[in-house]
Amino acid sequence: MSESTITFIGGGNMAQALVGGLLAAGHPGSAIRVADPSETQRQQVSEQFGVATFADNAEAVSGARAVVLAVKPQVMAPVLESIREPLAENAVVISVAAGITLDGLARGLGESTARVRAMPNTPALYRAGITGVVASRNCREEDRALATTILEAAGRVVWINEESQMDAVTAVSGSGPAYFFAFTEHLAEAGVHAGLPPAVALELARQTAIGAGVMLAESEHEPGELRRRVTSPGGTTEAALKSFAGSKMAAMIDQAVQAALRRGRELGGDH
Ligand SMILES: NC(=O)C1=CN([C@@H]2O[C@H](COP(=O)(O)OP(=O)(O)OC[C@H]3O[C@@H](n4cnc5c(N)ncnc54)[C@H](OP(=O)(O)O)[C@@H]3O)[C@@H](O)[C@H]2O)C=CC1
Ligand SMILES: O=C(O)[C@@H]1CCC=N1
Repeated sequence: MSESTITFIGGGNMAQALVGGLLAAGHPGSAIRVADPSETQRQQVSEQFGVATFADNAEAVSGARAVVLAVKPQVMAPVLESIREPLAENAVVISVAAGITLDGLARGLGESTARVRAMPNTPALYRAGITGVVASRNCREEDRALATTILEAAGRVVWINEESQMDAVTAVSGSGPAYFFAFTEHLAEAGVHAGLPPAVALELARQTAIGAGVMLAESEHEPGELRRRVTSPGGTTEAALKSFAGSKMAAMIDQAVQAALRRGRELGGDH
């Protein structure tokens, strides 16, 4: 991987997932910087990853080839203001903030800045993430290649042609890990209700989620076929799946994704 300096603005969950992925992929820690206003956060990042940390965004972006904006959408406006002047002319700015559009970034940074809007997810920490990406028209091939390289350190990258689809990407894969974690929590709770000790129920639920994930990754079959192979006619799985259908599970998931989609649009519209 190239040794271009990469600066992260915001040193929270997402930045740490991406920094962890970059280091695991062999990007030198000496070429990674993290800016965060919280001293506690800076200390944690520096201890965990051994990268340089900064209290001042302007100082952190100076000379950086790529700047990753990993702050909440709500603080994006002042963050853009803080980096506009010191940003290097050849810098590509990559935002991972939900709902912040390429136009929104241009309003804060100027139209001439190369901009990438990306939506990763937290499995990035284990290089098992997936990131949807779209770029401004003025992004050069080498900017796109650099963004791909940075984001591939966190897992797979899917380039999206229509920016309007990014809120859907956010609702499916950006937020998606939380849906599977919530399902695992509820399965463990149901195991306790069914008579298991809590620790056993959690271990069964967690390892089942992991095993199902490995099958999704490794098997040549679609999820529907994998489901059918567990479901013996007239058996226990069929009874559970019928109960899911009776509770309108598909509609429930669709509504949840629509709620995330709407919230993504609201967050983008706020800025
Ligand atoms: N978490 C996830 O799964 C995903 C998150 N995202 C997006 O990533 C972005 C970051 O989310 P996440 O990492 O979870 O959030 P976190 O709150 O964990 O991290 C954001 C960090 O930015 C810091 N910060 C606040 N203001 C500034 C500032 N002016 N300059 C520099 N840093 C600042 C915050 O400090 P303090 O806490 O002191 O305010 C915090 O440490 C969001 O926009 C979210 O939409 C995208 C995909 C997945
Ligand atoms: O919940 C959020 O808004 C962010 C975006 C996707 C995952 N976390």
